Amino acid sequence: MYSSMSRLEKLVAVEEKLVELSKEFLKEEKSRLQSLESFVETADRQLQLSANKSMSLVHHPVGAYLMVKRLSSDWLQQVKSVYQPLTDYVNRYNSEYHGQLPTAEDSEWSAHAILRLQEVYQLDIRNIIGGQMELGLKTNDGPSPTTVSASVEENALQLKKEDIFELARVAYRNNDYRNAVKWLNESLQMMAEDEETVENKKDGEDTADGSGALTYSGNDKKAKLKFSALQYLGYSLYKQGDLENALTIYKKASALDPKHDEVRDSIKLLQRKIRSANMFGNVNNDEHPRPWASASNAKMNKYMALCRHELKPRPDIQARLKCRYQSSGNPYLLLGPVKTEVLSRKKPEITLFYDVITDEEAQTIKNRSIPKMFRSRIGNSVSEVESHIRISQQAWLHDKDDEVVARVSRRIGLLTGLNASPTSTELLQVLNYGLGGQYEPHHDFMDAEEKMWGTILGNRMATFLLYLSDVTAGGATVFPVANVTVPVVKNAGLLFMDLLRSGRGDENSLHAGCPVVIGSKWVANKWIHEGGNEFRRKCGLSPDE
Ligand SMILES: O=C(O)CCC(=O)C(=O)O
Ligand SMILES: [Fe+2]
Repeated sequence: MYSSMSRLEKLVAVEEKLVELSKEFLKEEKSRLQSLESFVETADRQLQLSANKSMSLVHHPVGAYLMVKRLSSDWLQQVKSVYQPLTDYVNRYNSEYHGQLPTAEDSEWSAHAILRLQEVYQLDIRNIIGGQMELGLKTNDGPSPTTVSASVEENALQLKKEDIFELARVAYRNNDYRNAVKWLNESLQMMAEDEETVENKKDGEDTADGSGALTYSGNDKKAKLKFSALQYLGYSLYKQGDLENALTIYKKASALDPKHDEVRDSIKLLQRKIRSANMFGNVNNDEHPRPWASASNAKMNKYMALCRHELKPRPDIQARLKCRYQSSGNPYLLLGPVKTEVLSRKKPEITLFYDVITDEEAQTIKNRSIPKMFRSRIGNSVSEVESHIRISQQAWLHDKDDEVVARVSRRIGLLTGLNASPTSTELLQVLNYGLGGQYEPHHDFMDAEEKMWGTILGNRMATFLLYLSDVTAGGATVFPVANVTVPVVKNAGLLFMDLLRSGRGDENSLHAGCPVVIGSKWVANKWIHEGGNEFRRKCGLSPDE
């Protein structure tokens, strides 16, 4: 068969091709294995954090974000065709527990949580990137700031530049240009630092093996990323009304790709606008609404400042505040008076009762709720929506669900001096806040036309909010009109009046649950209604009383 040399010579080319293809395959396979290896190492290292009793991976927003992102997309990409048992496992998991693995939407919600935490607590973006959520929270009792920090093992929870760009893109996609600008700037800054490192490496070492140098395709990808970042930034600045800076950024983008029509058009448009629009004056970032917030900027600013413990009640209100052991003339409470702190005496009356439940009772209530939890929605029953305003899961517990629930209801009756029996109250509403979970400023009372209460008569008159957990940072309950910040104190109960004595809703009862920075916040609401309490809290004679 191979009697002729010329046929044998052809075979050399065949084998050469096989070697060439195999080399390519090996190179690709090696780099794929390397990427899987570093991916697995990172995940493994982060999972170790959960073994540490003091903080679980998912109680840290960056940790939770990274894990949700990995499970919603990265793992699926990594395991594709790499190793059959992994693919089988993921497929089986997805079909057997359908809906349990996070989705792309979950990943986007987690990104929002990080953006919101940064904004509300004015966290240093570089600290977030490093996984260090330092909070310089001022306490209520002095000027010295106490720093709450949740530092984790060095470098364990770092955000990579792709993550930063993704966060910026989430903000951008949701018209949150204020945050988009911040995160895009950070993203570009990191890209620049990266370029510098590569430049230095190039200068210093022989990169013939390709280890230090960028491959052409790598370079190309980076240039594209930088171009998109500049484009997004230019547009975000433009939407914020910062025309001059938008123009500078678009010019930088144009330098990278001079033929890009859209960018060239944007430059022309901006130049025209700048010529004719000096009337815009200075840009005030604070005039732009926050698309994630329901309330006006002024209200949101107040809410956020209270979450940061930056505001105090008016001095005249503060002077009248008291701490005492309360027995309310009640024989049960005389035996064991409850440590009570009055946080506001009037409009609304706000009182914090310490140690009103035990750790075991709190645990029982949580355990009973877990199987009943569903995502909290807001609005009326016809058009309820999931929203950024209230990010939590909730369950309703009946007094009959557990002796503990009934016992706690009775205790609330004793502490408040109000009728807290099932005919005068709603079921116990248990809430567990999710990543960055919050409840924006709202009233608990309902407008007359808003809701019918079934057999419970009258409006919500008082809220008794039980804290079933501690949190490491964030999550305070705040009252933006009364200027009160109540930190989460496990086993304490917060009582405030929702209605004036006249029966009108008290606008000053406006309150909110601040975003949780680190930890898992559990609370339970007991709403006490007017019906059955006519003689316990008497009507006032004037509508404003
Ligand atoms: O979680 C909080 O601190 C407040 C909760 C609240 O206001 C509510 O559920 O109505
Ligand atoms: Fe509320």
